[in-house]
Amino acid sequence: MHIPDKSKHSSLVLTVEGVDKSFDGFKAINDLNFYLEEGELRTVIGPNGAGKSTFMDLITARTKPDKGKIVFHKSDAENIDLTHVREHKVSQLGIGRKFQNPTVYRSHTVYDNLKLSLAGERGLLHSLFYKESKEDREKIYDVMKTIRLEDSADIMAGALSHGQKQWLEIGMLLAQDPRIMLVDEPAAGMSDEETERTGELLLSLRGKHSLIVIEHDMEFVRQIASRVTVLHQGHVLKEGTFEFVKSDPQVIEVYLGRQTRKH
Ligand SMILES: Nc1ncnc2c1ncn2[C@@H]1O[C@H](COP(=O)(O)OP(=O)(O)OP(=O)(O)O)[C@@H](O)[C@H]1O
Repeated sequence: MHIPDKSKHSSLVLTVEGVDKSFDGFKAINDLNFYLEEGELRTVIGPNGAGKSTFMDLITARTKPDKGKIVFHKSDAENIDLTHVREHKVSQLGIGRKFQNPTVYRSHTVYDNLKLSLAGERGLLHSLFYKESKEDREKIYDVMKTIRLEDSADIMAGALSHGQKQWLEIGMLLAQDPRIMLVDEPAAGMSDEETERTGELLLSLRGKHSLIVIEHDMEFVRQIASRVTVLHQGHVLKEGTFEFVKSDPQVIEVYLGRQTRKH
């Protein structure tokens, strides 16, 4: 396998190069090139059907590409070709994904949800009954603080607001110390205040984690974005600062000009 020359991009954590993926002859991903720096928060936008979810599926090995490479730069010496790794192994490598709809355990407390995530592979039953160490407890409280649910440790997850459930699920990812976090439309269905808090949360994770956030809500993108990738027909149409992509005629033509409402 050809490994990208990291001396040119000394702090890359993920390289996606020349990736194609077709479904029944339809090219959902078409010669996709994408580079993520360590600690970066990248926002990915694009019209419906642009290939955003498929892109996430490819990184997490849920879907295998027809061609191209997807490399996780675990360390200078360890570059892992994710196209040859199984999905559950990808998450063990430290690449975590949060889907659009929260999937917390509704009849368990906030604390126990985080405890379950911390336990990871140990299995649900074992995880519920295992006695967490002092370090585990500190970790759980750290995460609760980060997601601003430290006062809700004993609340059943099912009783949380939609926004709080989303934060808890982000916390459940954090409990597993991911190097790369993939976050799918975190602000969907949130109030303006929750949306802003979510932005603050994601911004606070920059540096400690590398994040790819798919989002439609342009106000939210404005809040969190330093670098934005615009996907269109499975390919990177434009990439740059929020101001750059927002005023790009092609981006306006294929995406922004067609946006009539907040999704
Ligand atoms: N498993 C599949 N089988 C067939 N076609 C698929 C499959 N997954 C995705 N596609 C097609 O690939 C294209 C890209 O879909 P994808 O869901 O990745 O786009 P998206 O940018 O995430 O869209 P949205 O914003 O609507 O979620 C779409 O035309 C979709 O219908």
